Amino acid sequence: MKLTGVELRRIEMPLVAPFRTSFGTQTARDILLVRVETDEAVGWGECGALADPLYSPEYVDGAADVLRRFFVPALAAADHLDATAVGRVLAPFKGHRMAKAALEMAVLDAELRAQGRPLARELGAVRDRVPCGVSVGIMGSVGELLDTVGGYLDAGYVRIKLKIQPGWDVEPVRAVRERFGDDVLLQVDANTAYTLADARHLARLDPFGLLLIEQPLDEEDVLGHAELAKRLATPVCLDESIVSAKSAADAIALGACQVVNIKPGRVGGYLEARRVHDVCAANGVPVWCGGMLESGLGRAANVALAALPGFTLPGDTSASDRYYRTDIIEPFVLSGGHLDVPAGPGIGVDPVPELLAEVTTATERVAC
Ligand SMILES: CSCC[C@@H](NC(=O)CCC(=O)O)C(=O)O
Ligand SMILES: [Mg+2]
Repeated sequence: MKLTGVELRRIEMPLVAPFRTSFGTQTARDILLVRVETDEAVGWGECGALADPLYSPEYVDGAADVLRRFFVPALAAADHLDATAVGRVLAPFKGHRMAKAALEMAVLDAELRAQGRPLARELGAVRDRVPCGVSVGIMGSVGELLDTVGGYLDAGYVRIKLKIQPGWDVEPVRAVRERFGDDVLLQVDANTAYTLADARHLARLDPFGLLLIEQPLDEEDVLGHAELAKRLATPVCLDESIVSAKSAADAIALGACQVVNIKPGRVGGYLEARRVHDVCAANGVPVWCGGMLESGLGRAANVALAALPGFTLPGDTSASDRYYRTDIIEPFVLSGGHLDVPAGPGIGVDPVPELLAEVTTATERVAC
């Protein structure tokens, strides 16, 4: 393939309700899309970076800048273009994994569309539908939380994840258990809000039979997670700490995690996400697919990834309407607690032009 053009597009997607985590509250998503044009096909990528560098060091304006000034020109100068070339060409640049992932996703989508191959098959999917969990934000009251959780369970979600932070952890978990019983698959996500000094407090979650506690400590505190894991009965899952297959192998070897949340953007792309999956599978560590409130484009690729054999836990691959009144693609609709894996070439979905236009706030072509 030859790169003939790249478009960076920003879309503003209002959320159906505020989504509060330990690091802030989202009311809309400012998403960067990458559209790659080649001599054989067009491909779409989505960057998971948030507007502010609060989940990770990346933020959407920075991702657009590094793509515009460094990544797209480097790729345009390459003498061979395919998805594996993207990682190789961008390797000299440090960090910016979500920006790299968006460009790789677009090239991978174009390459697979040209070949007529679905992404799921390319990655090694073994399922044609995946069970879906849902991430529930911090709420103003336990009553509001219980109403929200009840609504998601009625909708068919097979797993509930509660965002927690100091002052909002044991009580909401206890309330959900008391209201909905011990059989509901339940986990929590702290987004690095605790320290090892909170170990005794976090052990108060152990009686509730949680699937896991996600990223309780700072993303760089791998040894702290290993020490915490010794003091908790609840399995420790890492998210922000896992930025590559190598970091996953190291964290597992140190006993820092018993479960891994795989987010393709956080690790630099879907090809690296498969390598993280493979490392975890080789170590008997279950994985699940995390989310960054993606539009239907990123959601489609995540659902394909979630169909790989090692994804044995429901992911944050919720239906489109969990976050958006209107998606930019034909929406993903939950059926029996599952989403169907797209079967078309590439990511298997396309933006609906008029819906995309409605949410577009900026487009720019990057010289190739
Ligand atoms: C705005 S919070 C994004 C990161 C967060 N993501 C979720 O909680 C799931 C979001 C989703 O369902 O896409 C996580 O740390 O796992
Ligand atoms: Mg998380």
